[in-house]
Amino acid sequence: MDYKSKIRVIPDFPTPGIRFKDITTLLQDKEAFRLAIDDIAAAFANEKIDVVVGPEARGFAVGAPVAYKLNAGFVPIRKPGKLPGEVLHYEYSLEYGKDALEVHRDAITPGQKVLIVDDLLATGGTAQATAKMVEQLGGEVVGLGVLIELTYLKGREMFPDCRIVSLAQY
Ligand SMILES: O=P(O)(O)OC[C@H]1O[C@H](OP(=O)(O)OP(=O)(O)O)[C@H](O)[C@@H]1O
Ligand SMILES: Nc1ncnc2[nH]cnc12
Repeated sequence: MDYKSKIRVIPDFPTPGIRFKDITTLLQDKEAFRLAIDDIAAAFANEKIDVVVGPEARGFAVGAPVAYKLNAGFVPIRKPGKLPGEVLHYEYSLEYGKDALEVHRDAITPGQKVLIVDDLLATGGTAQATAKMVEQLGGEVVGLGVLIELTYLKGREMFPDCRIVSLAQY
């Protein structure tokens, strides 16, 4: 599958100079969506993943179906103030701006094998914050699966010991 042909690039969104990779065009295409989920899941099928962790909001659209395919649980990583239980809070940087993420403290059991799934790896700040939270809860991050990797932002360099699978590179 030529995934790049399914991803719409919108210049100057949300701020001037950003070339926004819009995955809605891939998600709405039933064949591309199914193949993308299957490809990410297949890359980690031998890892005995217990839990897929996905950051809000686009990480839900990719992470939850990958978890289903891997027969794993799904843990949402949310922006502050959204999760009702006791949370772990973590601040991080984006390609544009800053943000913070939270996860339920009881979402991961020590020793669980965790796969992080998101739509896009840019600076790696989101994925790194997610990995740090997983590790603080005792989980073992065994990989990172994304639809899109912005290679020029070198997010991959933040994960020297982690297998990263991306379906489309820019
Ligand atoms: O590698 P990074 O530089 O951290 O950037 C990648 C993150 O940025 C986007 O999320 P965003 O925070 O825009 O949230 P959204 O999914 O709710 O739109 C994207 O979905 C990734 O989670
Ligand atoms: N260029 C980009 N397009 C879409 N989502 C992003 N998140 C961070 N950078 C992005």
